Amino acid sequence: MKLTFIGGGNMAIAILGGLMQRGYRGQDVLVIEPDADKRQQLQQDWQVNVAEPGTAIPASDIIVLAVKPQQMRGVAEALAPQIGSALVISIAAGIKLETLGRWLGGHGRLVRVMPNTPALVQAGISGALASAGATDADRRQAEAILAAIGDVVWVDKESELDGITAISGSGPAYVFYFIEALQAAARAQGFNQDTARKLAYQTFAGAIKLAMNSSDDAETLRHKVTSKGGTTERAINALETSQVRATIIAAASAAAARSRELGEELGRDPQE
Ligand SMILES: NC(=O)C1=CN([C@@H]2O[C@H](COP(=O)(O)OP(=O)(O)OC[C@H]3O[C@@H](n4cnc5c(N)ncnc54)[C@H](O)[C@@H]3O)[C@@H](O)[C@H]2O)C=CC1
Ligand SMILES: O=C(O)[C@@H]1CCC=N1
Repeated sequence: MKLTFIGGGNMAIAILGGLMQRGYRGQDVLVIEPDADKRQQLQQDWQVNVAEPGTAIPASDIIVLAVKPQQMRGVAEALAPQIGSALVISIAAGIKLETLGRWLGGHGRLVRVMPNTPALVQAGISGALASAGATDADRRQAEAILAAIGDVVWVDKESELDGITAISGSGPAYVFYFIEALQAAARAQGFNQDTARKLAYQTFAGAIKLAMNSSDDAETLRHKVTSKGGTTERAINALETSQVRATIIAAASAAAARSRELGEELGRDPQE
């Protein structure tokens, strides 16, 4: 399968890294990327083909659009005459299928995907929405790529993809934020940087492994840590007093709203 990535930034690297570890061959991949250092790194790491924007795109089975949402219109309009029979996958936050199809000159075989960076270690989760013009074979091809880098959830509404963006697309950042905070807490207890990191990382890794291997839900597992009148109860009370749970829900809601807003803002026809 010939794959072309337009944009070789953080998310493209995460997807490519996951695919390479699953045995995809660098020689079957082309990455179009303006930054010479990134092109060199991509070539060095995975022996993929690289080229600058403006280079003619060779026949591809799948073209993955991995540029920022704000760059997508220019990229899609330049790509339109060269798509051929490729399936186009966009990973951009917010950009709707209808908008993308318009920018691509009416190309109808599209899948809008929201992946996340744990794709790099094949532990990603992606949301996917196929356009009305995508065939069953297109869905299977998109699924094959996404399954190589983690789990896939198919949805049938753009709004659900905005929700997935807010939960699992942006979600790794929320988790890293919590890890940073736990590390800072360990430092405040007097531990050095190395020990603070070890305590925070292994607590996360251990709790996730326990949760994923347990028939108990997260709330039950939390209660099993929380002794009546003990230390955890005091900490959870502090979290509740500060409305941390409500804040996390509000944060995800803000992310979903931004995804919708990007879709409206960037999808507007300049003539309107
Ligand atoms: N970073 C993340 O966790 C996730 C990002 N996304 C989406 O992935 C897309 C890319 O995001 P990141 O990788 O984080 O951004 P990034 O800035 O790391 O990568 C974008 C790349 O596109 C390149 N680029 C700019 N103009 C170009 C052009 N004309 N042709 C080809 N390449 C060009 C840039 O040099 C850059 O390397 C965005 O649309 C974002 O919404 C989706 C899910 C998660
Ligand atoms: O922050 C962003 O806009 C992108 C989409 C999801 C994760 N990163």
